[in-house]
Order: sequence, then structure tokens, then C-alpha cells
Amino acid sequence: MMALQGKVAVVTGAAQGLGKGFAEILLQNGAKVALLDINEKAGKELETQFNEAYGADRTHFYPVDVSSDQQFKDAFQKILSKFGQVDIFCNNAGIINEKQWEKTVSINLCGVVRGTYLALEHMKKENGGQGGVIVNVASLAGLGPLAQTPIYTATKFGVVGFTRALALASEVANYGVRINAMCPAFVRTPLIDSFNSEEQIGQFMGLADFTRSLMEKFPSLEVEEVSKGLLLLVKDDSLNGACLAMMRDGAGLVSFPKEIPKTPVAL
Ligand SMILES: NC(=O)C1=CN([C@@H]2O[C@H](COP(=O)(O)OP(=O)(O)OC[C@H]3O[C@@H](n4cnc5c(N)ncnc54)[C@H](O)[C@@H]3O)[C@@H](O)[C@H]2O)C=CC1
Ligand SMILES: CCCCCC(=O)CC\C=C/C=C/C=C/[C@@H](O)[C@@H](O)CCCC(=O)O
Repeated sequence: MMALQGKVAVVTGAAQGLGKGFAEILLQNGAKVALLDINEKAGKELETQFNEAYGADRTHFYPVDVSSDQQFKDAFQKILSKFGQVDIFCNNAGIINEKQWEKTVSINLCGVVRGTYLALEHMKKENGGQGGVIVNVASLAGLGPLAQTPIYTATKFGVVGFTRALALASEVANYGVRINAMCPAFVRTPLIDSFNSEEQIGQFMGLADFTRSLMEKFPSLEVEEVSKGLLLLVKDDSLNGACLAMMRDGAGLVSFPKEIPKTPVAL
């Protein structure tokens, strides 16, 4: 198991919700944490709160829009200057917006790719790196479709596929970096209210009741529960290419079939 004492972690979308919970559990386990978020006010307030709770200079906030290549790169250089290294990188920032769907793709998928590649270039042994672990936050909607949010679903399937492919590349090329994905069901954060927002859901508002039925099937998790899942994926150094599905009735590592199950058809 990876010891976190003295390790340096980066968490995107850290100002609230799951990212705040992930940052806190990493701090509680001895890591230093760089908080990245587009919400500057909430990020600075959380930096102060965490430094008071866990010791001065254990946390630093960096205002970053993960859809901006330059902002992400600039922040990463500042993090290396301040902390000297990055051992853990959690790509968590994400939105739901089926109307501004290019924005959703740029944040949820392209933002994860940007963060992953920044971390990998720094961590991989062939570049003189010390190795490390990357956790990409997908969703249960990255394993099965969420009818009301086809674009959000597409981005989360993309995060799962990208994470699994890069984990395999890391194993084959011996990068010394583990890359895993988290696939939680509904979690009690501001994001889940999106299903009721015409501004975010647009043409799919008529499917709100379908999502409500899914929320009954998958009762909401608490941030603290999901944060324990993050800690597992970070600490268990046997896990690479793992997808941790999390629901209220339990969590499990997804077993992807070696062969794609299919029903033969005569062409
Ligand atoms: N809440 C849920 O039911 C579930 C959430 N997730 C995923 O977990 C991640 C976090 O979601 P929540 O904490 O629930 O959402 P949230 O809306 O509470 O927090 C998201 C955070 O990301 C930040 N953010 C948004 N756009 C950004 C950008 N362009 N650059 C940097 N930061 C940005 C926001 O300011 C906010 O602090 C997302 O990727 C989401 O898709 C996955 C499964 C379930
Ligand atoms: C609209 C609000 C979205 C909130 C953010 C999320 O990512 C929530 C995702 C939660 C649930 C997704 C459920 C998907 C369900 C179906 O695709 C089903 O096929 C999945 C089956 C999983 C199982 O039963 O093992």
C-alpha cells in the first residue's frame, strides 16, 4: 500500500462536492494537496479552512479552468515550484450541460486528458520521474447510459475508455504510473440537482422522471463514502486500470469481459 505521508496530490474541481472530499481525505492521510478550481472565491476560502485544520502550507489553491491548456500548464509549473513534486493527480472537475455540450466535452473529457498528460509527463520513469498514481473521476454513467444526459454519458464513457487504455500503455511501456477510474452512482452534491435544470438539460427535460426513478434504484451516496473509494485507488499499488463502481448497496471493482458478449446475426 502507498503511504501518503509527505506525498503531494493535485485535485481538480476541489472547491466543493467530491473534489473537496477527496482533498480532505488525502490531507487527513498525510498528503499535501494542491486545490484546482474555476471557483476562485470558494477555492481560497477552502485553502484557508484546510490550512487551519491540517497545518499551515499543507494546502494551496490555484485558480484553473481545466478547459484551458495554458492555465492548466501554468498552474502545474507553479505546483512543482512550490511543492517540488506531484505523486497523486485526481482529475475530478466536471459539469452537466446538455445544451452547451461542447463545453461539457471540453471540461469532462478534454480536461481529464489534459490533467492526465500533465501528470504522466512529470511522473513517468522514462522521463526521470518517480512514478505515481492518477485517478480519473468518471461515473456510473460511464458504465451504463444515463438517458437524460447523452453528452455527459459520452464524456464519462470516454474517461473510462481513456483511463483503461492509458493504464494498459503504462503497464506495457513500464511508465511506473498507475491510472484508475472512479464510477460512483448519485452522490449528494450540488451537481445532482442538474437533472431538474432546463438551462443544463434542455431538450431532455421530459426525461426528468426517468432520472428520478434511477435515483430511487441508486439512492444517493455521501461524499465521505466516495472519498474512501478514492483512497483505495490511490493507496492500493496493485490497482492499475481499475474502475471502482460505487453505489449505496456497496462498491466493487468492475470486471470487464475479455471477449465482448454478442448475439450472432446472419448477414
Ligand atoms: N454528484 C454525483 O452524483 C456524481 C458526480 N460525479 C462526478 O464527480 C465529479 C465532481 O462532481 P460533484 O462534486 O458532484 O460536482 P460539483 O458541481 O459539486 O463540483 C464540481 C467542481 O468542479 C468545478 N469546476 C467546474 N468546471 C470547472 C472547470 N472548467 N475547471 C475547473 N473546475 C471546474 C466546480 O467549480 C466545482 O467546484 C464530476 O466529474 C462528476 O461528473 C460522478 C458520479 C456521480
Ligand atoms: C443527471 C444527474 C447526474 C448526476 C451525476 C452522475 O454521474 C450520476 C450517475 C448516477 C447513475 C447512473 C446510472 C446509470 C444507470 C444505467 O445505465 C444502468 O444500466 C447502470 C447499471 C449499473 C448496475 O446496475 O450495475
